[in-house]
Amino acid sequence: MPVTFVASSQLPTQWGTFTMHGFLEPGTGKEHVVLTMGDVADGQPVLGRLHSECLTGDALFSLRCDCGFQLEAALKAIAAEGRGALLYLRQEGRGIGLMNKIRAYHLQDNGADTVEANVQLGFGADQRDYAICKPMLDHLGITSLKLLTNNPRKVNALKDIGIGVADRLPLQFGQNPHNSKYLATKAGKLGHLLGNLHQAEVE
Ligand SMILES: Nc1nc2c(ncn2[C@@H]2O[C@H](COP(=O)(O)OP(=O)(O)OP(=O)(O)O)[C@@H](O)[C@H]2O)c(=O)[nH]1
Ligand SMILES: [Zn+2]
Repeated sequence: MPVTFVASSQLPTQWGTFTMHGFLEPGTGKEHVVLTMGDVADGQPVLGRLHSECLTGDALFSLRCDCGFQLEAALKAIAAEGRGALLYLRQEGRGIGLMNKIRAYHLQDNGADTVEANVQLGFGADQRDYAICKPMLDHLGITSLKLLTNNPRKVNALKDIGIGVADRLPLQFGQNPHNSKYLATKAGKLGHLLGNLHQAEVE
């Protein structure tokens, strides 16, 4: 899957200053972003996160999911370690896009769970493809990750594209009454490893 590196710049945040790398996927026009901190090209496993875009959670403070809380926790964890990479992947709605995610939310408002809603709309439960990560990681010199995720499919997908996964670090944040069914469905139908849903496992 071709991806073109465009430019890098500094990105100061409340947790520290990251370097922001922009990548363009010419086939789709999607613009992906990677935030790095420290030397990630030294061959040692890099604390990393593959974060799938969620406009509602990441930017609009939604409590329907856990995405915004995970995004903040991952950036904090990378800043605390002083080294790491967060790939912000434009895979809104597990790959179905924002408008279809809103359609899915409408079905969920009427009782469907997150998987049933996707299926009712004619989509797979999860349409994400992580092959897009390979050229970005190659560009950055990252060969192995300590991956912040509860999703074992991300671990397998990285291994499939030749990226080592030295460790999987749980990232459980943001449980609330509005996302309890969503989290239960992730654990029950999508294979996410969600142990104690109340426990924050990354300091
Ligand atoms: N189709 C659909 N997508 C959703 C829904 N809720 C969140 N998403 C999208 O799901 C993606 C995040 O995936 P999750 O299943 O929450 O988590 P994950 O990325 O698989 O796993 P973690 O690495 O543990 O966060 C984002 O792209 C969200 O926009 C929903 O109800 N329907
Ligand atoms: Zn979300």
